Amino acid sequence: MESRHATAPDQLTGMDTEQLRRRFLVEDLFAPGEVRLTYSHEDRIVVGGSDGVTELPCPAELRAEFFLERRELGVVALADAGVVTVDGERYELAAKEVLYVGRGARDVRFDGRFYLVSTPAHAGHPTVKATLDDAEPVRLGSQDGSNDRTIYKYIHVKGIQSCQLVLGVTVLAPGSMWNTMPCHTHERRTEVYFYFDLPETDRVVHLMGRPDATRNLIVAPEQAVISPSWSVHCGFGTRSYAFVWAMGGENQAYEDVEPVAIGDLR
Ligand SMILES: O=C(O)C(=O)C[C@H](O)C(=O)CO
Ligand SMILES: [Zn+2]
Repeated sequence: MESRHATAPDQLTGMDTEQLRRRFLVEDLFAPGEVRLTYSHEDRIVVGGSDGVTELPCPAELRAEFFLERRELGVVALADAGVVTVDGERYELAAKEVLYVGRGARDVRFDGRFYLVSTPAHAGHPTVKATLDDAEPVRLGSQDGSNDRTIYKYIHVKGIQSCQLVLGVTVLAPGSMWNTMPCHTHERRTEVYFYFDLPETDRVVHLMGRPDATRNLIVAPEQAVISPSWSVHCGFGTRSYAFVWAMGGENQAYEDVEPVAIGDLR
């Protein structure tokens, strides 16, 4: 498992492109027959990818008997006909469907292509599968603003119950390129965006950093960006796309954000 240390905002000053990418961009999430994991010290979020027939390992860094001994897990299917088996119980997932796996599950196996997000957990919640319809879609933005998009909230206060993980999928309408604009920070949570559903040759230009000192990361499909609590997180694609957003931290209140006016961005 790769490990990333937490970053203070003043450390961004003077970082070159490679340094920024090494800190905040998670590039190699997938390898055939493997579960690849990256541990961020920002709210101790672990992100990962699973491709093919695999099982969830328990990296030595967790000092645990099994991965979910003190953690919970969100699993997002990236292709149809995925199967996740949790302690012998089989869950079939279509693309963009989600499985929440609660603390205490010992044996988690995958068959398919999945994005994984895990946060520390203090209690066990039931393992639950949800479809796009279960996620109560909310349409936001406009064609005019090139940000017509649908937000599917899966794991949140009024949806699948968890200890701290909050997770959803946002799908941009064809012709819409901007996500999360106007943007925000949320001092009480870390967030990770994982971009997918865009062709291999396309990219998302992701903006991060303090609102008055933004930086950009050029993100390829199926890569993730870690946003510390002080960082904006938004972007525009060279084509429409979808992304998984996932948060961990002090609270689970989706609305608890510091909005940033477009005119205040630098
Ligand atoms: O398109 C959007 O706007 C989002 O999906 C925003 C994320 O849900 C988010 O940043 C939550 O804090
Ligand atoms: Zn956010």
